[in-house]
Amino acid sequence: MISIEGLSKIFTSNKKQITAVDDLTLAIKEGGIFGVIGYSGAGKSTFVRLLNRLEEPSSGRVIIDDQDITAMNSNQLRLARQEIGMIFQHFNLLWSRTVKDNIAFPLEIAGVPKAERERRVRELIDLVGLSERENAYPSQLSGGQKQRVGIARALANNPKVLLCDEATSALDPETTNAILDLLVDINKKLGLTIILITHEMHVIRKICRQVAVMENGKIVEQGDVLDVFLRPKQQVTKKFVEQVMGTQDENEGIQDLINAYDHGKIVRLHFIGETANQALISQVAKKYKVDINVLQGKITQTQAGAYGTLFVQIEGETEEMDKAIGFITKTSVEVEVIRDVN
Ligand SMILES: Nc1ncnc2c1ncn2[C@@H]1O[C@H](COP(=O)(O)OP(=O)(O)OP(=O)(O)O)[C@@H](O)[C@H]1O
Repeated sequence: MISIEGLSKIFTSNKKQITAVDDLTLAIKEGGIFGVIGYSGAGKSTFVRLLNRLEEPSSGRVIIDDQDITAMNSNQLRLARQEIGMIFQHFNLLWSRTVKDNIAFPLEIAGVPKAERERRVRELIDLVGLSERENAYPSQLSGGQKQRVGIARALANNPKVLLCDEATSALDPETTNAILDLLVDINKKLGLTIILITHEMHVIRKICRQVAVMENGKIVEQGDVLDVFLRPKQQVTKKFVEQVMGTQDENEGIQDLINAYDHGKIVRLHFIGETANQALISQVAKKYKVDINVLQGKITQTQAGAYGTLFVQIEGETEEMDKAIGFITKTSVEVEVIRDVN
């Protein structure tokens, strides 16, 4: 749905040239939540602002829904922008307007008649969960509520695309989660395509299906979130995965486990994203005469299911233990017996 071809942005400051976005080519599917992650200065903000031409590209093309955004004159662009909503880290609300009037603002600009505007504003206030606060001013709202206003305003004209520029970076972790849940909800209900940029892997893990990693203005790695979690290739990507999973000093840990637990089998279970397997441990314990002792591990949830590693000790008759392991092997959880005492 969104096709980005050879997109570049070069800034000139103090006679020096900075290539913020460097010959970037990318295709983004319709209806998903696409994340772009990178450290400060990687070029994420510039990239997202090029998509609706808040920044003018130095070269390259942006095609959204078969429309060449980069070839449009200012009138065409004004109309096209109604189809591309945007939310910001610092909300960018109008401080002299109430919640209701902030949300009505883009409708006024689009020339929507008053009665229709009021109906739409009520609908949006319900959608983002601000029913009690419609007459409040931004200064009377919490950060999360301000971002809800930002989201409602961005959705006012029924855009096909929602751009999120570090939309949760100014919020505490709990509020971040609530806003991310709202974005997932909106994506499902309205089917619009969401592109978000962030420097937090937690945000990607929680709501994105696809991710691109940016460094020095380029995309250095991209793919399904789960694949990137499982097999990060670039150093920068590995660091982002560690934000969520911690460092992998596994080998040292395994030897400690083998030394400490001298009965039964010690098994490594690698969960790779099937939600259907989340009750695996209890299923196995019910089905076979084995005891399962969880020793260590870390599982995290992604939009494609659970991902992570769990070390367990399985005890019981040899035949039952083998059957239990045989059962796990048939699921999508990868099994590796790392110590077999029998
Ligand atoms: N208007 C501008 N003029 C000159 N240089 C700019 C301008 N905007 C961005 N840059 C430079 O372009 C590079 C990319 O900046 P950008 O803000 O896109 O990165 P970012 O990944 O979004 O980082 P951050 O999260 O810190 O904003 C940086 O080196 C930045 O200094």
